[in-house]
Amino acid sequence: MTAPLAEEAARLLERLRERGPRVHCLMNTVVRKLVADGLSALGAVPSMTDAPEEVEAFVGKADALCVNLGTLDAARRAGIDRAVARAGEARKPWLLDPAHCDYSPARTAYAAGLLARRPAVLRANAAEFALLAMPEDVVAVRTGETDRIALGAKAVAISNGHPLTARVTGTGCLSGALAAAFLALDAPPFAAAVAAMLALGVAAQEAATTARGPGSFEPALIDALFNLSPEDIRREARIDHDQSGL
Ligand SMILES: Nc1ncnc2c1ncn2[C@@H]1O[C@H](COP(=O)(O)OP(=O)(O)O)[C@@H](O)[C@H]1O
Ligand SMILES: Cc1ncsc1CCOP(=O)(O)O
Ligand SMILES: [Mg+2]
Repeated sequence: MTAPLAEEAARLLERLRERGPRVHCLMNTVVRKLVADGLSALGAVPSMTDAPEEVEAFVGKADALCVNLGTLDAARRAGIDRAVARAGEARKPWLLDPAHCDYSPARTAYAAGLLARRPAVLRANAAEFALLAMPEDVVAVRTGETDRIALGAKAVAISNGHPLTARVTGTGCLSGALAAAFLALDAPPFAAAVAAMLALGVAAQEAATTARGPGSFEPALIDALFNLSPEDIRREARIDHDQSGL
């Protein structure tokens, strides 16, 4: 039965709205605004500084960390390394999005090294996911037309969403950041990932009812995240056990 998972997601959305968790994002430079707006619209509080000399203080103030590799340079790598270390010391959950690790062997290797430091969740698209060996104890989220979430033998497939989501740059990054927002509630990582994919998928369906293309879909998606209710998740969730494996 998957109905309990949808119910858990609906309750996590209620809790997120009550608590307004802080999420520190080491986000690529392309999509910061969309990701910050999406987190705020849902009810979380984003911060995005990645300067190595400041990042530990920001992680210390946050309830969870989202590490996205979409744009990297030496300073950003130094910031990521310090942020992940601080999250480990402070026992704050963190999520890894190995964005574009399929474009460069150096980035693939860096992503594998970060995965060995055990984020609670890895969120990747299919091409990125195919290059990484998943540790058994890390929740795997592979997005696409169907979002698949797995932890060891436990796996579900979520078929909410709308194809326009894939035509707006940054929605994958946003899906990871939303999962970090649910992780920030101290939710079990599998439940946090399910809640995030349902929230974004159901919001995308609503946004698509008024959008005329990707340009108007983007603000409609932010509005839909703001207006999303726990009841919307209970009613719309399309979630199945996944036998196919990731
Ligand atoms: N064909 C599709 N139909 C519906 N939703 C999709 C489709 N492709 C991707 N998505 C959604 O778009 C978002 C980004 O996913 P994806 O394209 O896999 O990541 P990325 O942007 O990192 O490449 C996710 O929320 C995913 O569910
Ligand atoms: C286009 C681009 N280039 C480097 S990071 C980035 C954004 C990727 O965002 P997403 O994978 O969420 O579409
Ligand atoms: Mg991506």
